[in-house]
Amino acid sequence: MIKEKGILFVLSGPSGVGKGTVRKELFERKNELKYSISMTTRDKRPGEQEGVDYFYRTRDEFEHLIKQNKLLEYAKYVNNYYGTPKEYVEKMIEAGHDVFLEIEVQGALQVKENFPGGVFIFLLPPSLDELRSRIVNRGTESEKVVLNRLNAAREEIELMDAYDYVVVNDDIDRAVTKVQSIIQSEHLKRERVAKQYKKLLEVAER
Ligand SMILES: Nc1ncnc2c1ncn2[C@@H]1O[C@H](COP(=O)(O)OP(=O)(O)OP(=O)(O)O)[C@@H](O)[C@H]1O
Ligand SMILES: Nc1nc2c(ncn2[C@@H]2O[C@H](COP(=O)(O)O)[C@@H](O)[C@H]2O)c(=O)[nH]1
Repeated sequence: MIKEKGILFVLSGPSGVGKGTVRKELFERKNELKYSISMTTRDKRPGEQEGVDYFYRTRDEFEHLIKQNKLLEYAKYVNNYYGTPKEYVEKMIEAGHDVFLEIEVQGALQVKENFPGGVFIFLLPPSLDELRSRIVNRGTESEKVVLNRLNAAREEIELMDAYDYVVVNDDIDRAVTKVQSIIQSEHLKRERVAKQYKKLLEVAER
């Protein structure tokens, strides 16, 4: 009997599109997903906690982890490093758990190279004006950082064709329900493939 591995789901998209909001709402709803907590060198925002929102590391510590090949992917995003600890993801997938990553676009494309069996979901804003309002109204970034993130967003949106699914985040509830449907349909797809594979093995053994 072959042990079923978990599925890696990657939610990505430009800053301010609502990835964190969609992920939090998804995890409020019943699910079996394991969330991979990222590492970053950026400063903690008010209310954020070590080991809940991120693992906060110095630049030297982060660069040491890169050298030791401890990250599944990493990216320098608007002057800070962000990365996914490799060991947690690999252990969970091997143990049959689905893992959920919420990361920016450069990192998601690296995961796609290293983990082609993953499922890649791009969250798209209804418009660039709406994206700007969301980042500005969130009030967590300086004017300069907002501009840098919006410039990055234009380039990131051009890469959405590399993803398996595109979900427009016009309404949070609707976007989360779409992500849930994607997760469900990927499971059904894999169950179907596993059944077909089992049948083929039975025929081959006759
Ligand atoms: N569908 C939506 N409609 C209106 N506002 C939204 C929607 N989704 C998210 N927001 C708001 O947009 C802002 C940015 O959302 P959020 O922080 O989740 O984005 P993000 O993609 O995780 O950003 P970052 O990549 O910078 O961490 C928040 O203030 C959030 O409340
Ligand atoms: N490539 C990665 N990107 C990540 C990771 N964790 C978070 N992120 C993304 O970075 C930006 C900025 O995040 P913020 O918390 O400073 O607003 C955002 O798009 C996150 O999704 C990661 O491990 N790897």
